[in-house]
Amino acid sequence: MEDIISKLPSNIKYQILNQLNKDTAATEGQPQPATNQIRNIISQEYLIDLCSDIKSEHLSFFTKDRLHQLEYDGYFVVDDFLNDRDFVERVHNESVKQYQDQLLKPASMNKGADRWHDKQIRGDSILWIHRDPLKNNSNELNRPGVEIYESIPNVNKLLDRLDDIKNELDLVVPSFKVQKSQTQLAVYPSGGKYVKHRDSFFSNDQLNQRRITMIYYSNLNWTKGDGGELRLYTYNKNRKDLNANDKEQDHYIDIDPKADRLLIFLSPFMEHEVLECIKEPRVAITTWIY
Ligand SMILES: O=C(O)CCC(=O)C(=O)O
Ligand SMILES: [Fe+2]
Repeated sequence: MEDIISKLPSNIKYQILNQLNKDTAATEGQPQPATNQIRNIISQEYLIDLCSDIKSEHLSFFTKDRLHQLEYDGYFVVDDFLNDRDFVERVHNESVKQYQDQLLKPASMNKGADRWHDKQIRGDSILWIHRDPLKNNSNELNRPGVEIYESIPNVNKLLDRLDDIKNELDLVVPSFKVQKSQTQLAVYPSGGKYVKHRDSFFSNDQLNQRRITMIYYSNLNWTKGDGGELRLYTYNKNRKDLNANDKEQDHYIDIDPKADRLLIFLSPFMEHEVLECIKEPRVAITTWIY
C-alpha cells in the first residue's frame, strides 16, 4: 500500500488527507488504524524539520537539545520560565480578573456558521488577545479581546517573552519560515475539560496553519488532586521512523498545569486533552506559531 500511495500525485494525496482529517474530526479524534497508516504515509511530505540547518549564533532560549526534543519527541517542558514569583502571581491575578469580569466567552469549535459549543467537549472560556491592533487587519479588530490588552500589562510582558521565542525560532531555523502568531487566554472552571484533539491538521498550505503550540500555566499552589492535567499523547507523527500501531497511540504523559511552566509542542502532530479540573480557576495562556 505504501508504494501505491506515495506515488500518487500531490493534489490527490492532499485530497485524501483532507478527507481523512474530516473523518477523524467527525469521530472525535479517534482515527481507525487504516486511516492512521494512510495518513502517516502521506504526511511524510509535511514533516517539520527543526534540526538540519540550525543557525547556532542566534540560540538563546532554544538549545540544540530543545530543538531536537521538539522535532523528535514532539514536545518539551520548561519550568521556572519567568522565575519570578511576584510576576507569575500578577499574571495569574490579571487573568483571573478578566474571567471574573466576564470578559472571557465560552470556547467554541470551528468557525463562522459551523461554530458550536459543547461543555462536554470543551469547558473552558477564552479571550483572544490582540496586542498589536495596528498590525492586525480590520477583521481582527472586530474580534473580542482587542481593546483589553492594556488592562493586562503583566500578561503582555509574558507574551513579549513568548514573542521573543517566536522571533528567535525565525532566526535559528530560517527554513521554518515563521508566519504569524495567535494568542488566547483560557480559564477552566471546576468540571471543565477539553477532549482529545490536535491543534491543527496537516495541509498543503503548511504555512497557514498552527505549527507550534506554546502553553504557559500560572496556577500557583497547584497540587496533585486539583485535576486539569494536560494529557499529552507521546506518539509524535512528525517522526518518519515510527510506525503507527495502536499501542504507541495510547502512550501518554500527564503534565501538571503548575505555575510558571511552559509547554511547547508540535501543533499538527501531538494529540492532547485537558483532564477534568477539580480546582478552579485553571489558567492557561497559549501562543500558537503559524
Ligand atoms: O490548557 C491546556 O493545557 C490545553 C488547552 C488546549 O488544548 C487548547 O486550547 O487547544
Ligand atoms: Fe489543544
